[in-house]
Amino acid sequence: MSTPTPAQAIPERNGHGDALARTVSNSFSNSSFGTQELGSSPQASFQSLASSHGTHQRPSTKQLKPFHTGDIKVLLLENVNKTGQDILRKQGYQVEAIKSSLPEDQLIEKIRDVQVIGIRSKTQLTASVLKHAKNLIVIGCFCIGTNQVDLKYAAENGICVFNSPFSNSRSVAELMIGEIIALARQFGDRNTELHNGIWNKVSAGCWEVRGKTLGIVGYGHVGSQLSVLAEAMGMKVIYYDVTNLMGLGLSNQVPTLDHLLQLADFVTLHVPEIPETTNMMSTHQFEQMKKGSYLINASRGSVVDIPALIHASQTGKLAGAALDVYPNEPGGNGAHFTNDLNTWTQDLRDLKNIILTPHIGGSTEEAQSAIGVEVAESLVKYVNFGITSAAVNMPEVTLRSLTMEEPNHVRVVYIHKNVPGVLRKVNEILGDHNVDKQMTDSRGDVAYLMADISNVNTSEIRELWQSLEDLGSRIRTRVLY
Ligand SMILES: NC(=O)c1ccc[n+]([C@@H]2O[C@H](COP(=O)([O-])OP(=O)(O)OC[C@H]3O[C@@H](n4cnc5c(N)ncnc54)[C@H](O)[C@@H]3O)[C@@H](O)[C@H]2O)c1
Ligand SMILES: O=C(O)[C@H](O)COP(=O)(O)O
Repeated sequence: MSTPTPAQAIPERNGHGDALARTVSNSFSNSSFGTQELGSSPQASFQSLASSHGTHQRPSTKQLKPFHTGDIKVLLLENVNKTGQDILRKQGYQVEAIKSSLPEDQLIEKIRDVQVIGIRSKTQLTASVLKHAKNLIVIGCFCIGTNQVDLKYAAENGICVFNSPFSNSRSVAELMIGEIIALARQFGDRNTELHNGIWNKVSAGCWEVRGKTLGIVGYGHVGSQLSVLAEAMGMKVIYYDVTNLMGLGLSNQVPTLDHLLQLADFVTLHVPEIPETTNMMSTHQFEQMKKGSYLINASRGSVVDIPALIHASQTGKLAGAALDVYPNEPGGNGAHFTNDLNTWTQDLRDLKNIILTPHIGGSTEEAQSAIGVEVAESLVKYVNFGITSAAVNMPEVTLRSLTMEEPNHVRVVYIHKNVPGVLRKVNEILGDHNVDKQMTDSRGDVAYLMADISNVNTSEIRELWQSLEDLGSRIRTRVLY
């Protein structure tokens, strides 16, 4: 059971403490508890989420503003876009934004204190890091991949995780088109040569892409976008995916990865980092590829066995390759890409017609701006209203937000172990009050309940919170508004 400490109590709300009668506290170990008084200063107590950042479909009635948002501490790493920072700052949260990732010891020090963390693909939020994050309620991955977060540990500890599932897909697909042509025409090498003062005009081994076969591995958001663009350039598209998917345009699914490798002139990888995709491209797979074909990896570094790729390049099996991702990547800009990171780095750098890019597949103004908005809005909806829509590790639960017409309500969020009998006990506690609406759902071992109850006074809220906290099934209790 957790007990709120005075240091964690919120003394007043929104700078209008005189309007506040109810006890408020927030952000203590594995629990959040925020309430507000709805009496003399309605303007202080209500705020439209719409007015705060202007991009949602807005309800016409103003929504109730929950607790003192100024107490929410947010740590943003890896240069999260300004669009996202602005949305979070407009809520009144305390936002610290750092351009790079942090070494693990510094990350642990920082993460102890915050309720919200925003990261991109570099920061590893493992169980051993998250166990120090006693106040953390939510993680925002300002990217597509969520492999860098221990999603299960997070859910089991009441930490909700959000990402942006497709805001950078188009940017990756466009980079792939650029790289397919760059490899076919060897213009990476020609460019380097001329920068070094060497004129080397060649046509041998340089090709048009029209009529060539593109093999896409992983036909999801990125793969399917690429499929459309490649066909527009006159390429024949085949794809391999563990799921049976409808091909866009004239593209066709093939039954196995080996089939794809035997047929394709260009192979691009767009699978997630999961155990099944580790070294998915290794010695056997390179042997299956056509002589003089090309490989592009823009998925995750773990998907390609790089020493096997180096061998395939040195023997001429591959005519070229483009890599955007690596098993170990530097923490920030300016770092050196050397054997200190990966033992084979120098061998890779020495190869001809190998394009190396620093994980820039999703790095466009358009993508980063859209991701900033999408993830920050998910964080605000979760922090302020408990809404988990589009969460990647929790059940998706939503209730419409309370409005000015519904004073003296509280919203109860109860994250609990998914074991028999919990709902009966929770409803025994809530049943003493007027439950206006309620929703519950489970995902694996974790369940999420949200209920709006009306006509509640301060002492009842504390009792309610304490009763829920005392249940053995509790993971986290939050009382909002
Ligand atoms: N380089 C970058 O900057 C960048 C940008 C965006 C995404 N990515 C990476 O690309 C990956 C793909 O992105 P997405 O948005 O297309 O993901 P997605 O989830 O939409 O699609 C992934 C596809 O891979 C398939 N798949 C899963 N396991 C497979 C397997 N073993 N064999 C074949 N297919 C398999 C899935 O069924 C799915 O269709 C992401 O997981 C991320 O790691 C990298
Ligand atoms: O998962 C992703 O979206 C990509 O790998 C891009 O990651 P980044 O935001 O760290 O560039």
